[in-house]
Amino acid sequence: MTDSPAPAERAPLALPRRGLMLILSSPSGAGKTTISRKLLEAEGASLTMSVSVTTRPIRPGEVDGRDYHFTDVPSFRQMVDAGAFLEWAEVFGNLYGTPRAQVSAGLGEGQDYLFDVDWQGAQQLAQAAGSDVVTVFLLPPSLAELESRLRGRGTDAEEVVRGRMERARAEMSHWSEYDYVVVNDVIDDCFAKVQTILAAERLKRTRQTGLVDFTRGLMA
Ligand SMILES: Nc1ncnc2c1ncn2[C@@H]1O[C@H](COP(=O)(O)OP(=O)(O)OP(=O)(O)O)[C@@H](O)[C@H]1O
Ligand SMILES: Nc1nc2c(ncn2[C@@H]2O[C@H](COP(=O)(O)O)[C@@H](O)[C@H]2O)c(=O)[nH]1
Repeated sequence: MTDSPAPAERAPLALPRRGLMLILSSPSGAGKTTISRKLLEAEGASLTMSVSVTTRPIRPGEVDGRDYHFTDVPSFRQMVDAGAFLEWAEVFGNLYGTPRAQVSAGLGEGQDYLFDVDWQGAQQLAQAAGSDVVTVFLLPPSLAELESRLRGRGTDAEEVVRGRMERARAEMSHWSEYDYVVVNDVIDDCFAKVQTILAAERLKRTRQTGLVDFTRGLMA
């Protein structure tokens, strides 16, 4: 006879691990925001969205502090000078930056972070945070579908949509710099693939900081 509880009654064993920084990039309109929202809903508190600061005008339906921290150019420049950003870049004529404060403390405690940034942001974050960073590039199934998604979103003026389509090829030319590339054709398929990437990356031996003590105990 044993006193150990049956597996169904036991809390699952969770070894300590280091958090990671999951970065999603794509041409504008390919679906980063859509996939991010689904991931955040599915993962709950274990995944925190990094909310960027931007000088771009707020879109209908967006909420200041949830979608972005909206600001003006002088305030953004002051934040740059104060070293407030992990990375920042000009994208489509507006300034975007990733606040430093949100991320640093949590990684050591196993908190994961999600970033929706362009290729410049992905490069800078990879340089700053090395192996904590996991990069995923989303491709649209076709350029026609990309344009239809940008128009269908109904949030941008015609000239903005045209500008973003003109930039799409340049954005996509960076696909080979990413760890993973996923075509966002059917939303649920794409979401499942990105969630699988997150699950596998969490299990990477080098992130599982509790393994040394655990295996030592097993082998004692
Ligand atoms: N797989 C899909 N099939 C059909 N429509 C999609 C799919 N993924 C996203 N969409 C739609 O396409 C539009 C653009 O998506 P989304 O805003 O997520 O793109 P984005 O990459 O975040 O764009 P941006 O870089 O401009 O912020 C939205 O209206 C969204 O509902
Ligand atoms: N380098 C960074 N790029 C960012 C950041 N936040 C968003 N972005 C990218 O900007 C474009 C346009 O976004 P939109 O919301 O105005 O359509 C898109 O590619 C985002 O990924 C950031 O902090 N740094």
